[in-house]
Formats: sequence, C-alpha cells, structure tokens
Amino acid sequence: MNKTANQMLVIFGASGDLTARKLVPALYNLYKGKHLPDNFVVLGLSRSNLTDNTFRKRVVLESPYLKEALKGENQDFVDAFANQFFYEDLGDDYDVSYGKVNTRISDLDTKFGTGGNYMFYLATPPNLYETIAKNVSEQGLSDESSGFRRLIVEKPFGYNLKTAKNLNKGLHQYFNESQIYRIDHYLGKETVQNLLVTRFANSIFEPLWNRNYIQHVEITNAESVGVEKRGGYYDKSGALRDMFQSHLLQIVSLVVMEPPINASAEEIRNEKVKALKSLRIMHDEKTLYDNTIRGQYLASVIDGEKVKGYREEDGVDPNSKTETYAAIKFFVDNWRWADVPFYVRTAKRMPTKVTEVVVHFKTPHHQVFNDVDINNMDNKLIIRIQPDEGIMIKFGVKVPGQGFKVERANMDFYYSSLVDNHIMQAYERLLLDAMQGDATLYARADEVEAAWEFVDPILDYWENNKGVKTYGYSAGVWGPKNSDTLLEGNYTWRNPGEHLADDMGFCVLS
Ligand SMILES: NC(=O)C1=CN([C@@H]2O[C@H](COP(=O)(O)OP(=O)(O)OC[C@H]3O[C@@H](n4cnc5c(N)ncnc54)[C@H](OP(=O)(O)O)[C@@H]3O)[C@@H](O)[C@H]2O)C=CC1
Ligand SMILES: O=C1O[C@H](COP(=O)(O)O)[C@@H](O)[C@H](O)[C@H]1O
Repeated sequence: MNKTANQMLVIFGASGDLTARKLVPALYNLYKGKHLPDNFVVLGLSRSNLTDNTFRKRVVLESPYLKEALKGENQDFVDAFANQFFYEDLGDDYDVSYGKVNTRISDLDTKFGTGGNYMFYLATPPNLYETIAKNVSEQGLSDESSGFRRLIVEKPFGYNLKTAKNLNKGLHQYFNESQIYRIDHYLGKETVQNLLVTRFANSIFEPLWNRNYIQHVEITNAESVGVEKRGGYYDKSGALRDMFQSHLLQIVSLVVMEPPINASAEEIRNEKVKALKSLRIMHDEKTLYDNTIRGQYLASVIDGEKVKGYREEDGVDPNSKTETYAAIKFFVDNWRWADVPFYVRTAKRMPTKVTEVVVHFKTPHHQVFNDVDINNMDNKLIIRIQPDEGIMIKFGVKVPGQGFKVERANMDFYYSSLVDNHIMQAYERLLLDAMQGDATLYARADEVEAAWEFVDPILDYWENNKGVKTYGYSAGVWGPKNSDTLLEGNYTWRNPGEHLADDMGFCVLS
C-alpha cells in the first residue's frame, strides 16, 4: 500500500451538495479503513455563514448522507473524525484576496502538522475555477517549494472544445499540469479499471481484440432516474455533455487504447489520448444524421407510479430539445479498429440502472453445424461496470443428445464472489489516489480536449440544425423506438433486464 503524506484538504464550495453527498462520505470510508494520514484536516470554504461546529454538524454529525454509516458507531470515533473538519467563511465573493484563507491554512498546518501539503478541491460552479486558482496562487499557495500543492477540478471541464481549452489555459497560468487532477468518477469505478487488467494482464483476450475478430462494440449507460433536482443544470447540458463527453469516452478510450509500456499515469494517459484522437470525427450532415440519435423522456407510469416527462421537470424549459438519450455510432481510424462500428448510448429514465461494455465477436466464417441461430449466437464478452460488477463470456455449447444443436452458455465472474470484496466507492478511490499523488485515474488536459474535438461537431449539428429530431420515449423504456436503426445488420441493442413499462410508441417531439 502506498504511503499517504500528512496533508490538508481545502474545499471551495464546501456548503454544497457534492461536499456533503460524495466527498465527506468518501473521507469517512477512508478514515474507517485507516487510509487517512495521521495528520489530516479538512478546511471548508464558501460564502455560507458557518462555523467549525455548524460545518461539522452539516457534513458529518447530522448529515443525511452519513446517517446510515454512523449508526451504531462509537461516538468518540465519530467525533474524532468530525473534529478534523474546519470552516472559513469567504464573505460575499470568491474573487477576493485569500489573505485570511492563507492565515487559516497556515495556523491549521502549524497546529496539526499537515506538513505544508495542500490539496485544493474545487466544488463550486465551474465559472469560478480560474478565479479560485488565481487567488490561491496569488498567496503563494500553488508554489511547491515547501510541500505539495494539488488542485482537484470537478467536471464539467468546459462546455465545448473552445471553453475547455480556455479553462485549461486559465488553470495552467497558476498550476502546472502535473498539479491538476481532473476528476471523472467513472475512472474510480473498479470495473472500469478492470478493463485495463482484463486486456493487458491476460493473454487470451488481447490477440482477439481487433478488427479481425470483433464485429462491433456496444456500450450502454442507462439510469432509471430522471434529472432529479438538477433540471436547471441538465437542461443546459444534456446527455452528450453530461455523460458521453466525459465518462463514456473515458470508457471508450480504455477499450480502444494500445497496450501502454507500463502502468504509470503518463504512459496510460498517453495511450488514452492516442485512442481518443483516433475516433473518426463526423463533419458532414449526412454522416451526423445517419449516426446520431437524440431522445427525451416522456411522462409515463412506472410500477404504478406517475413519472413526469422531462419537459415537466423543475428547471427545464417546457419547449426544451435537450437530450436525455443520446446514441452515437462511430468508427476508430487506426490499424486495430478499422471498420469496426462502435455503438455508445447513454440515457436517463431507462428501465434499469446499468453500465456495460459488450464486445461482440464475429461469427465463425464457415458454419459446420446446421442447427445454429446465427443471429443470436455471436460470442460476446460483457464487462459489467455497474451494478453486479463483473465479466461474462457468452459462447455456444452443444445441447445434450443427438445431433449438433448449439445453444448459448455463460461463463462469468462477479466481484461479489471474491472473499475480500470491499469495493472502494469511486470518490473514495480517487481522493486517496490524489492524496498519494497518483494521477492515473484523472483526466489530463489533452484527453479532455481530444474528447471535445469528437463531440463538438455532434453538439453543433444537434443544436444548430433545425431539421434534427428529438425522439420521445416513455420514461421506463429502452429509448426511442427507432434507436435500433443505428445498428448494422440484424443486430439490436442488448437491453439487460426487463422492460418496466410499455413502450408507448415512437414519436418525434417538435
Ligand atoms: N453534486 C454532484 O454529485 C456533482 C457535482 N459536480 C460538480 O461539482 C461542482 C459543485 O457541485 P454541487 O456541490 O452539486 O453544487 P452546489 O450548487 O450544491 O454547491 C456549489 C457550492 O458553490 C458555492 N457557490 C459559489 N458561487 C455559486 C453560485 N453562483 N451558484 C451556486 N453555488 C455557488 C456554493 O456555496 P456558497 O454559496 O456558500 O459559497 C455551494 O456551496 C459543480 O461544478 C458540479 O458540476 C460534478 C459531479 C457530480
Ligand atoms: O456525472 C454524472 O454521473 C451521474 C451518474 O453516475 P453513476 O455513478 O450513478 O452512474 C449522472 O446521474 C449525472 O447526471 C452525471 O452528471
């Protein structure tokens, strides 16, 4: 296990949802697992009028997100955790001199021995990222001569290629790239990391991992929830920005990349960038029309309960065309993947929550057995990212008895079957990595920009071309009726689980 140096975590936007819902529970798990260093403190900063004590109550002692975890715990143990939290009120604005902040950091550092090592976490709206970096740097707090200084940045990393480049350029004025950690929480998921191990720690998959044996690759990210309380944010974002540009293209890069020469952060990220740069960018309208589908969920009834349509959600424009479903077909222009279609979809209000990568292998080029349903018999490797993390191989076996009737069988591995199966939550893993200076699972500036290069033309086409349709789908079904038209031949999307509602049909929203 790597050693974690004594340090201070300074959170900007500490009164917000992310801090309470994700960061503090992740820190608590690290504390419980004895992963935090001996000398560790958290300094929360925001404009809200809080004190050390009210902040502790808010994010630890009375936090709804820790209620379950703290039940039955020894109070001294919980108090010792809570007492590591401190708070400083920034006043009315984030764009002020951080002299007071600097003094508080320095006092806490001296008192608790955090060794001059500081991690600044930006949990604010993204328009403040550069301002905060500037004000931190003006206090000399990005200077690493007396300890490490890291900046953790939350997505979204820009709104399109131009703004992403501006953001990177802006942050680079104050922090070096090696100090910046861009969080993509999908990279913190165990099975996403296992993609690398499956591919590069075994010799049975990699020889087949190319255009000679793979028919197509399908990636599904489905959520059963709608936009919940984030309608205002989501309506300006949509599924392509919210999920596809970040999490899904990260998964694509791990499927597509070449073997790195070693497992260091830079070598892995170099290969990921090459993979992202090899995605064929769609420029002309016909290609964009043929290869992209966007949809939006409609009101429905799921398990006897009425569910709002997207346009009825709080914070959403009643005439919104923002997509809650996005499906994209694309190709990867390199030696390994030439002509292999990739189908990637992400959506809210699907029948179930599931994320998986399905690698479809080609059917044998000569059929020896007559009794085989070719359309349903391709070998598949299914990498289940969530839930029930694991891997499954589907292959043909002989049905016992006379003749050679072939049926499909499964060979599978589930993480839950491991004896020591504590799977760290994504934020837990990523925070620990950043504390230890390991940026392997963080997105580098050029990765983010390469992903936007691919996504930008699709966004532009969807947003600026009046002819582009947004297809409706009833909340609780697997997307618009025509989503299968994207797939070549007789293939259809693999829809794991049951439909929870009837598909009320195909419609085009105006
Ligand atoms: N919540 C989540 O699960 C996820 C969040 N993110 C990203 O993390 C960041 C923080 O998200 P989240 O905690 O959900 O957001 P919240 O709106 O809940 O919190 C944002 C924090 O920033 C401060 N803030 C400063 N200026 C503003 C402003 N103009 N409007 C609103 N808040 C402001 C607020 O504190 P105060 O007013 O006291 O200064 C607040 O504590 C965002 O960039 C978001 O995109 C990314 C992935 C998941
Ligand atoms: O980043 C985001 O991810 C969540 C889905 O994350 P998961 O770990 O629950 O799969 C998504 O709901 C949200 O819209 C998006 O911003």
